[in-house]
Amino acid sequence: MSREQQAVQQARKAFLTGRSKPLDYRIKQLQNLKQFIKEKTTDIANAMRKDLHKTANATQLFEILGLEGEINLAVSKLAEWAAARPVNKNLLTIADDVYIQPEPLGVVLVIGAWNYPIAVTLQPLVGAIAAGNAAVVKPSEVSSHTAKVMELLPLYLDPEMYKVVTGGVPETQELLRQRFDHIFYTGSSTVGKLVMEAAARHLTPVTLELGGKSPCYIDKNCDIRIACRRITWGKYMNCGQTCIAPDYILCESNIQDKVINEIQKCIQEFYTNDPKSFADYGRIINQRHFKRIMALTEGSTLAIGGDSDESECYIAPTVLRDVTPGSKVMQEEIFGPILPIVIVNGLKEAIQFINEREKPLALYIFSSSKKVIKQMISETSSGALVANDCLVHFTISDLPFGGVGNSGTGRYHGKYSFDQLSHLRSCLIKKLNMEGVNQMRYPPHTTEKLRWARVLLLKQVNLARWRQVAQVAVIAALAAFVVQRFLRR
Ligand SMILES: NC(=O)c1ccc[n+]([C@@H]2O[C@H](COP(=O)([O-])OP(=O)(O)OC[C@H]3O[C@@H](n4cnc5c(N)ncnc54)[C@H](O)[C@@H]3O)[C@@H](O)[C@H]2O)c1
Ligand SMILES: CCCCCCC=O
Repeated sequence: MSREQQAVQQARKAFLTGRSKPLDYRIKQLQNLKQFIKEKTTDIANAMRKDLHKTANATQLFEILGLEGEINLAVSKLAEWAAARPVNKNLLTIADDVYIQPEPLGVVLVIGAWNYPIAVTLQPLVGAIAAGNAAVVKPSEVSSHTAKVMELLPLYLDPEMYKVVTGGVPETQELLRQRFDHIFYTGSSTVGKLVMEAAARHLTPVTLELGGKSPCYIDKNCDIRIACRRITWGKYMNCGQTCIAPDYILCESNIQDKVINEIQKCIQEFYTNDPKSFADYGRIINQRHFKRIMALTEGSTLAIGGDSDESECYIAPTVLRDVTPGSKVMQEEIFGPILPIVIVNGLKEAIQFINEREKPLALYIFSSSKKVIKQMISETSSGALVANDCLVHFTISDLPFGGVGNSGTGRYHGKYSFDQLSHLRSCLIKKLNMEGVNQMRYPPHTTEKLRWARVLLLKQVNLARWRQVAQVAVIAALAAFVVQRFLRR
């Protein structure tokens, strides 16, 4: 039996004991996960530095804080999320208990990516634990140092319930041959298709957190200086290796020079004149990606940057101008520090450009006009839309994070993670009395019974309204009583 098969079997055996169901068990595991990130802070920081040239503070800021927030939220809200959720009833079921009971799915496979290896691997795990599942975690082999640290997770969590399997493509493929109750995958759309195909063999549901090209439209009616500060930050953070980084800019030709000029100033301010020596400027994860990104620039006109050093996987913050839709850089997600500017003739053309392509994970618009922002919202589709900023939607646990179409399926963060990894079971508990009411549904199906069924089934019962009506009735009765007594005097 393979190591992967064993891990899944052990996790399933542990799940079937039922011990992951009580809420205090789940809370304990979540607290232990927090303990892991606390005690292993230095190991994680060192690993991130080796994998992606991230500083300890950047790791805290962009990976650990969010994870900690998600754990804290799950711990504080778990009782509420896991509780039965009463629903509206019809007149036929008015006397019954009708509610949704979230229940664990079983064994969840979490496959992580390498760019924010802690956040995109352990945040789904928070959801899996909170929802009462067992889990097999597969960190990305590409961020190998961070994967090594995640191997220590079972020292903190229930080691039978939560397994970590490391390895590369063959190991992931072997895992995908096993039967899971849910697969939560983060990575490219290409591999996402393979994951979905493997899952289909077992009819296993999937969450696919994928990528793609996230457009960024700069309206001429906007503070271009401020827009460029926020875009520069969102694009070059983690060396452009962010799933929701603005992939390319769309703007009118008469503001292109100003945009380039402002981005140039921001690059200097954020990363100095020598980003290569600057601690807070990252590196491309490996040489394969370095070569891929450098090849994307071929045939386009350089406006800023362009320096590179393969031996260090360094690519300078780069901007390309007057990029044509047919150019190489516009054919795939860049996932690196190259920012193409594509000229469009106003909002309408920008919307058309976006709609002619795959639905993006994020769509950014910079404009001072609410009307323009509203039009972009109503005439396009994307996983998320952010106006006048970049990336920050990722930090809000109450916003579902995920793609649409080619950028993914499913969502997570906060309660969405809990719901995504739960089965929302419909429950209806009827008593064995009041059989007369049911007469109407038993044969023979007469016209009179049908008339009753129409009333009882189609009439929506708004219990809150009924309560209001009852209150009004009580007040009216009281008033009548008072008036009567008054009149009698
Ligand atoms: N939506 C999100 O939350 C999110 C977050 C991070 C990254 N991403 C996207 O991920 C992509 C980058 O990640 P990546 O795909 O390079 O990461 P990756 O190469 O680390 O792959 C992700 C996972 O898939 C597995 N894998 C790779 N090839 C496989 C194969 N042939 N069969 C089975 N499993 C395989 C890997 O082992 C890894 O665990 C980008 O497109 C980015 O936008 C999305
Ligand atoms: C602000 C942190 C962004 C993390 C995005 C994860 C996907 O790559």
